[in-house]
Amino acid sequence: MDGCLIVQFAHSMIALVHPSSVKQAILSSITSFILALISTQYSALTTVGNAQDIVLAFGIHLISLFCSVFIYRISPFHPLSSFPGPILPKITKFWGVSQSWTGRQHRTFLHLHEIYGPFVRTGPNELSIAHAQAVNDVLGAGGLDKGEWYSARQDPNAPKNLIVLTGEAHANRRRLWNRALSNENLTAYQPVIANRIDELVRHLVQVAAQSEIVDIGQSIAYFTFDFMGDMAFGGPFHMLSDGGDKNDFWGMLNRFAISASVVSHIPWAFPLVQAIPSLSKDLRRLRRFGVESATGRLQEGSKTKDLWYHLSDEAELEKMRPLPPNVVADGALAVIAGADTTAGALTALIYFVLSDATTYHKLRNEVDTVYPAGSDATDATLHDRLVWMDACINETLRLQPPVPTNGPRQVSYDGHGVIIAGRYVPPGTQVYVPPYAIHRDARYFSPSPECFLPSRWLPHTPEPEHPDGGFVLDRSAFIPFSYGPANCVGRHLARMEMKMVLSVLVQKFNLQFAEDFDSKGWCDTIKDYLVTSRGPLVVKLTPRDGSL
Ligand code: HEM
Repeated sequence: MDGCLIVQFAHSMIALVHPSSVKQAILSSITSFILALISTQYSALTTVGNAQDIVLAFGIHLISLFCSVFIYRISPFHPLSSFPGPILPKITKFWGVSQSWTGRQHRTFLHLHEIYGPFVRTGPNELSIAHAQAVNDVLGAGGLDKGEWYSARQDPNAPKNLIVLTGEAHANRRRLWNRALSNENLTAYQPVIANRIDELVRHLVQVAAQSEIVDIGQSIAYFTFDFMGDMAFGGPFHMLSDGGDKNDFWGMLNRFAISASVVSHIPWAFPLVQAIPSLSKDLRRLRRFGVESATGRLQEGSKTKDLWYHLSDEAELEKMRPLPPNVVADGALAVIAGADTTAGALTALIYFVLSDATTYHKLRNEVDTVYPAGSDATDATLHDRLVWMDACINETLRLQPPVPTNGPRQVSYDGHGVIIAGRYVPPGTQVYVPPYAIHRDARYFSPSPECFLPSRWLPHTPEPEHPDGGFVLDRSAFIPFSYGPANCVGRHLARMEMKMVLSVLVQKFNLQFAEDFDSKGWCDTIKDYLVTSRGPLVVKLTPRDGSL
């Protein structure tokens, strides 16, 4: 027994020099423990009375192993020891798990940056860097690649979609997406959006006819999902026409978003998550849903040049057409990446506009000028004239970015590390550049970075005392759509969609918060599961005179 303990304790001490991975340490310790038992304790194993000692020895071994790893992580020998941060995240990734599980990661990161400054150690091998220079250093061309955090989200039984690809494979697939969502092709999607907006208006009129009270956030989510169904699979998910998420599609995606956020921190837990029956059922249903939608789309053929048309390269512009399973994966990604993000942005936009009477009236005047009653408010050719709306959209994306923390990039294990925003970051480090925290930094948006001031996006005289609001001091710190070669390929579509929807809503309806709606507390209902989830946004909706 004593010999065994000494062997195990010595092994644990060796773990002190292990850089990071508890999983590898445990695996290697189990192996060495078995070897130690075989070599030194073989005879003891044959005696039943020693079983307790063996378990005890292994228990002590594990405890000493964990302690040694934890001590190492907070010791000055750890490569990230010079970066400040609270002690718990330095010790264990389970801190990150708890942040993601509760959806408060974006707010916690902001809080930590307010305390510790632009560099915060948010995990044993993880940094969050809220610095404009980091945007280019990390996300720009020549920056860092996506790493373990992204591979952990990838279902091993499914082909990879664009968001998890890196390097040349990403660049090749991204060419198809760029073509699909180029300004030239966006024009082709306007009638599809307009049709779906007609349905949204009918849905709102129907719901409002019953009580005048509507959860506008929910209706907008039905709209964005139906529209992305049109785009990706040639038909809607019928959420608007059904008046609900009858197939539980949105529900499934929400549950998947939470478990994926958690698993991204601890990739080794993916098999465990898959073993949870309800989650694995969701995953299977999502996969089946993608395949069925795609099969339907393939059988019907192309009626319009939608997203699928471009992603499957029906025009045969590439040397090799993409394989159908890859197109299915990208079609599903379009829905995941394009629906809830746009819904989150539009819902927050309506919230901010209704929160301030002056903002709302300015917007209404602008819409009434550009789209007088009876005119077609879905005409995107007039979008350049919606200057105030554009400023409101930017300010919304700044204060409540639909992807508030985004996924981290990873410094390659090969090589000597990199310099980010003037500081050396060692190999293997996961690096966040969190939009929510950067967007609220007074070095870049000042004064009052926490206030909704659309006028900061308008050209005005550079006087800090400007009565109308603040300034954008560094535009490169504005990253709601990320930055660089893997930035949001759908950003122009999203902006166009938002302007079309808001123009129609403002032209046709009077909007105000419902009487008993807690408008002050609404922002606190926003949770960060990579993409935000939001509580109900309950508004009173009445048709404007002669508008319908
Ligand atoms: C307001 C709405 C939107 C916001 C705020 C948004 C934000 C983002 C962000 C932050 C990323 C980077 C994610 C990462 O680094 O992991 C991203 C990527 C992406 N987005 Fe969007 N997005 C929006 C709408 C859309 C729409 C409408 C589409 C259309 C299909 C779309 C498709 C994509 C795709 C395919 C990627 C992956 C790009 C790549 O890896 O190369 N997004 N989006």
